[in-house]
Amino acid sequence: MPDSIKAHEQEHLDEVVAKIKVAQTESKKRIDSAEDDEAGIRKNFVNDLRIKTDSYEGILETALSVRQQQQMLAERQNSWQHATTELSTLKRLEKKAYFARIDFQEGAKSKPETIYIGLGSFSDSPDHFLIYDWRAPISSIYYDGELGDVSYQTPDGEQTVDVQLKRQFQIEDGTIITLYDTDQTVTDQMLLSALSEHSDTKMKSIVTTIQKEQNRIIRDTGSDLLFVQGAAGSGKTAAILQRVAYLLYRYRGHLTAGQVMLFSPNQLFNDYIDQVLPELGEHNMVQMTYYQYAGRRLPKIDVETLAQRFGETNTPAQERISRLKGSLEFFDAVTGYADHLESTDMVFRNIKFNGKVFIPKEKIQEIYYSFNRNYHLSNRLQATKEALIRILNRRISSEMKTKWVEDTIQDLDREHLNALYGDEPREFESADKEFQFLARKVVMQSFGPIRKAIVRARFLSINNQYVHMLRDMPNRIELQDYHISAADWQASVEESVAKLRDHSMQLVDTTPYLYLYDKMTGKAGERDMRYVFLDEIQDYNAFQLAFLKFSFPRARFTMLGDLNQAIFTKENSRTLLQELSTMFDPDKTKVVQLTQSYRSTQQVTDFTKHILKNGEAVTAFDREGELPTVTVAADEADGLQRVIDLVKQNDAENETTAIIGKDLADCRDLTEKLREQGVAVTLIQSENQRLAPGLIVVPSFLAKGLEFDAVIVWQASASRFGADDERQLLYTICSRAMHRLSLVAVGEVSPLLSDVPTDEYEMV
Ligand SMILES: Nc1ncnc2c1ncn2[C@@H]1O[C@H](COP(=O)(O)OP(=O)(O)OP(=O)(O)O)[C@@H](O)[C@H]1O
Repeated sequence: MPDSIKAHEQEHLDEVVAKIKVAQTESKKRIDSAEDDEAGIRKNFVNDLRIKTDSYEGILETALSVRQQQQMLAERQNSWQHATTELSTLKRLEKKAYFARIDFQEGAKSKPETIYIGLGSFSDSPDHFLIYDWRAPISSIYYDGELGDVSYQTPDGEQTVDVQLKRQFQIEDGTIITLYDTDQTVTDQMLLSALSEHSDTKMKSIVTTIQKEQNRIIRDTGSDLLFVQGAAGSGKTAAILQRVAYLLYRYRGHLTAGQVMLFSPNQLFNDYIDQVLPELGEHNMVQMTYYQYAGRRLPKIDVETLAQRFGETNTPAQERISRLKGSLEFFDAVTGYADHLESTDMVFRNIKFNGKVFIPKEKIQEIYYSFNRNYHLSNRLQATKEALIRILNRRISSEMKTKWVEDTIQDLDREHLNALYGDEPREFESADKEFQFLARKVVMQSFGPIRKAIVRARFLSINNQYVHMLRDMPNRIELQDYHISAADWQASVEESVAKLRDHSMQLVDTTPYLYLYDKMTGKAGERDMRYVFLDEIQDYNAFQLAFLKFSFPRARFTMLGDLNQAIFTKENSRTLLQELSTMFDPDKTKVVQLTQSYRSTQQVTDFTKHILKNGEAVTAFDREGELPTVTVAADEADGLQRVIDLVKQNDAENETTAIIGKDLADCRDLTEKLREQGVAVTLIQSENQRLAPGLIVVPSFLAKGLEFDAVIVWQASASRFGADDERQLLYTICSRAMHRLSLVAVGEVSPLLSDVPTDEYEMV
């Protein structure tokens, strides 16, 4: 590239930056004036108020005046907020105004145009854009096409333009470091330099190097279900985060970050990605793990944790039962069971008062089933509550005559009496009237908990109902189809009952339990949520997905996963896909496959993909690195020493290292021994812990979605990874490495490595 072009571009950049600075000054002025105005309004709030309380009109006028002042304050705050956001965008643009330039022509007759693309848009007059936001419709041609005719979507339909130049920039602090012209989508050169950076405890945005396939995910607006199958490190997570930023831009004014929800695999992952959207000038969406989502709704029950689930050793019969409970057929069966409660079998509890039955369950049942047949569960419940409140109100008068009320009133001290009188006038026609007044108050107060119990539907019994449903299931499902015997089912029901008594629950029961509860109480889901993202979909079961669809009835779903990394569901994840396809309208379902892995070097990707037997396609990105190493240590002490040597070597070369062990026990043991040897290390034990800089030890099931410069697999031995169904787990662990992968086995090395060609790793 001739120097004259660079000089010319630098000149253009300088002009743009100068205008950005002018705009910054303007925007600061607006912030100051909004602040002054606001302070002024607050100061004069009382002076400017017209307080008149002597007549109804006067009170109304005062209220209006307060309202006007509040409105003025809100307007100033709005304009303050707007100017502050604008200023922070301008500050970002000042340093790195744009990263690409496109020259194109809309038709043979129209004038050629030049646009620059950056992290936000910037114009010096209403229609004169100096920088286009990367999410603007026209910016799509930067990611999508090569030179020549390229189409892009606009709100009015498809447009085609003839692209004549694509230029990419690397700009730092207002200076162009490099620039290249390209005829490719996004040059390998730029991507390579982005990927060669070191890992961080925070993920970064990929806006300047989004790939064509990723762009399809980011800009999809038509699908109810967007399903992405992507190899490890193919940028699924990166793509959805930019997708959220895109949607917030595209639907600005109609969509807020609070209407977008991401279900992520663990809390560490939430921590890892929480800077990407703020970096793009957007608020973070709602982020939760499924466990948190379910657990939040069951505060009195200990829901099984990830570590417990991972450590579960189930008998084959329990496995089959878990498979059934996670299926779509089970979801349909629960729906059917809930529907039949409209006519029979709802379980009720007595409403009690002072330890005695106040409204017996038989009475409640009679009321509940007395309504017209076309009453569904929700209006049936509502009508029952109303009827029970009426009974309660009628009982007030009779209760007022009871002895305990009289005794209570006689024993009242001054303080309690005052509280009962409240602000009401204390003049009564007679002592009897006064007694009536107090008696009513006393009774209503003591009936408070009953009222609450009615309103909160405590007369229903979700635990008993759930157990009743489990017992009824053999009438609704052919257990033989799942190779489950009646005795096995019976045993599993007893196990669930025992757990419920103990206030605990397996994860596999949680969702059917919540679903049944929602059906019983007529909950219709959160209608406000518009986009729901599920990462690591292979670890969900079909029941959970159907439940989420039910819980967010107006949301569009984006589901991302990698069947190769199904560490919990293993082979079942394939049936999940089939079940998923029946849940959404096929015309509104889009499937995108990402096969290129960006995270790791070619050597690491090639090695890891050979661990899989019939894995989904994975293509390595052409980035050179060293071969993975496999170390076989004679005993644990020797293995520990090898690990320490590897850590030292990584430290010397500034590679952040994660040591990944199979389970928590192995990780604890290793951490202790490393500390005894003076190695500083953080052990990650639970999904709620924070990611720390420096050396970490993390169990496999918490490493999902994360990445590190260097990974040391601890105990890549036959004793830990012996069975064929551990392949996906070993693959998931190894694919966390960006540049360097070292496996340390004690004793015999895992047989799962036997298919890896010997020239793809080094024995050391
Ligand atoms: N277009 C891109 N430009 C630059 N970096 C990219 C791009 N796509 C992905 N990456 C980088 O590749 C790495 C892997 O991406 P990401 O974590 O999104 O993959 P993933 O598919 O979610 O992986 P996994 O399923 O293994 O968790 C990240 O460091 C990400 O920043």
